[in-house]
Amino acid sequence: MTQLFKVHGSQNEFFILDQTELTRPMSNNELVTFTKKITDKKTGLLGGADGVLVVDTPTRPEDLAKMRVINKDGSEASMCGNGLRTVARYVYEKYHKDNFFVDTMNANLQVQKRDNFTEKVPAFAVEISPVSFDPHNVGFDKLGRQRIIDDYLPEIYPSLRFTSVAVPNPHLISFVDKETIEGTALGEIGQRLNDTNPYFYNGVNVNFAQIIEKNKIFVRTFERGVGYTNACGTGMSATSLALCLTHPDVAKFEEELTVYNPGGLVKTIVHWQDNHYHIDLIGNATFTHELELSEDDLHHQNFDNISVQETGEQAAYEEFVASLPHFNNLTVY
Ligand SMILES: N[C@@H](CCC[C@H](N)C(=O)O)C(=O)O
Repeated sequence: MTQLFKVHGSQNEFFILDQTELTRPMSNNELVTFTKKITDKKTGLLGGADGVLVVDTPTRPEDLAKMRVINKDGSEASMCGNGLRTVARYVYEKYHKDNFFVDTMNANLQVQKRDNFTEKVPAFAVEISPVSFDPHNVGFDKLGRQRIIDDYLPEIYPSLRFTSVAVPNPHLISFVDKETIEGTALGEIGQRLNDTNPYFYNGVNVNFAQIIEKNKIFVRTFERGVGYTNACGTGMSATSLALCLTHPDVAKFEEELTVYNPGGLVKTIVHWQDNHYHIDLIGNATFTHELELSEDDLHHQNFDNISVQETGEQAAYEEFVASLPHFNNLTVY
């Protein structure tokens, strides 16, 4: 039998599939079909998800695992911050190690077990890197700009200022007020830049951030390959970096920031070391369901005979979220 796990980080939801446990690993085509089917909100399993996290054999023998990220639409992303925390937990429970490296598409990233947020809300820290402002790495080189840091982009949305950075997946960030974060601009920009467009030709994750007070922000994200999600780990990390660069009165390098989102909160610390930026992303790694199906059914994407067991962790997570302050009228998706 094959196990799957329904998991989330700040209610950014995924299924984890460990390919290393299969006698016949899924092909790339199978992974795409499987992801589209299992994550569908209406016809997928358990209300669907935002993507599938594939645990694979690492390239470097010293890494314990490799994580691949398949977005809901079947596209593959280089990184997923919320997802990496849940994969870190999976690997921690499998190998009983609490500080190790996980291979991803572009980098080997350090992950660590941290103290639980509350009882039954386990937390992990993951490294977000490499960081680049290079137009080619973010995918905006046709915009004719060398960098986008707190700049107006009239082609995209004339009244807002943007920062754009790859961590290493691409992000576009704007600091906005409460009305704008609750409004429709984020969805409009996100849809446009993730459809065929001349500006961000690989698509881009779009983040709007509301500054609450010193060291505290709220971030809402429209994700490439998904749409609105409850949270985006790389998005909150990229936004924390943008905040340190553009609002030094609000946030500083090496200081812990609290980043609220529609699905909960994370902590971030932005570092500038040896001429490189990197970010620590600390947040929950919640396992809501354990699922079991035969390997044949997995290959045929037949979920009719799947067995599903709730872990009981979601109730604890919801209690944790209920204790958090509210800054706007956004609710969980
Ligand atoms: N939700 C993720 C990011 C997933 C990938 C993203 N949609 C992309 O295509 O870059 C996170 O928590 O970082």
